[in-house]
Amino acid sequence: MKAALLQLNVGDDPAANLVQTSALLGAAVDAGAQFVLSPEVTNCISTRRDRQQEVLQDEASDITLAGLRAQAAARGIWLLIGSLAVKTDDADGRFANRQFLIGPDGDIRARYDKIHMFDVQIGEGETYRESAGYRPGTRAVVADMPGFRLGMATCYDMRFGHLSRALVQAGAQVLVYPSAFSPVTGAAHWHSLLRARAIESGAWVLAPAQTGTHPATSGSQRSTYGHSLVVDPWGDVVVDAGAEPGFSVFDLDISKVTDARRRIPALENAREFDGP
Ligand SMILES: O=C(O)CNC(=O)[C@H](CS)NC(=O)CCC(=O)C(=O)O
Repeated sequence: MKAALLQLNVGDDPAANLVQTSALLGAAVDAGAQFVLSPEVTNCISTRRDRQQEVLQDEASDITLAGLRAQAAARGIWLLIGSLAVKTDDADGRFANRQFLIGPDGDIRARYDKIHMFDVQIGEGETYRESAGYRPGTRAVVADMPGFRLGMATCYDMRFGHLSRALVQAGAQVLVYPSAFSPVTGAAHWHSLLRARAIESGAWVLAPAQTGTHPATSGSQRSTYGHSLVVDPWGDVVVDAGAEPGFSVFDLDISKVTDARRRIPALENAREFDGP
């Protein structure tokens, strides 16, 4: 199956972001992609909670979800929306950071709410507290596509190897990590973490990413690392999209999962143990 990662530079205006995403999606499909993946928070990046409250909706009214579902149906493709920030019934008014798998009929086939919240102090004044704005998910999700099973995880989730292990033990052959990674931690950890997840799992790792300095009509601008990555089940980097927005088409060959797991049967060799 031919697949494509979209690398986006979204701002805090969902309508403008949808125009950007739609154009790249169309170009990727024209280039032959039957499965397209977009990054974390495809609908909006903002450092301001009040701006998010103003421009974002719940799932039923989200313009990005409606627009992209219609395009998936019109073009007959599978679409993984890396995530949307959507309003929930959370008592504290927090959003969900929710992935959607859309089928070629435009129907929602699976949803996943990001489990691990990026609550960190990287240093030099750079602090993130994702759990202030987002309600974490509590359930790991796999979903079936034609010929393979997808394991869904988002961005910071890639640092928690027991989540990817649970997904591959549930049959996942393709792990997705749509992201909006910080530039500092991206330079330090991005490639190593994603290659490790692919190698220890014998699985494809697909990580569409946000990139660059994100335009903001209000509040401070945020920057992300880019470098959307495809790692094959042996750990080789097949796509590194660099810093510019765009799309990258690649061949998602599931037989490579079987090959990698035959050479290193780590899933079969795994053992239960006592202690420490
Ligand atoms: O804030 C939003 O609107 C959406 N959420 C994100 O962009 C999240 C939390 S700030 N980003 C990450 O998890 C980056 C993780 C990362 O950079 C690392 O693990 O090093």
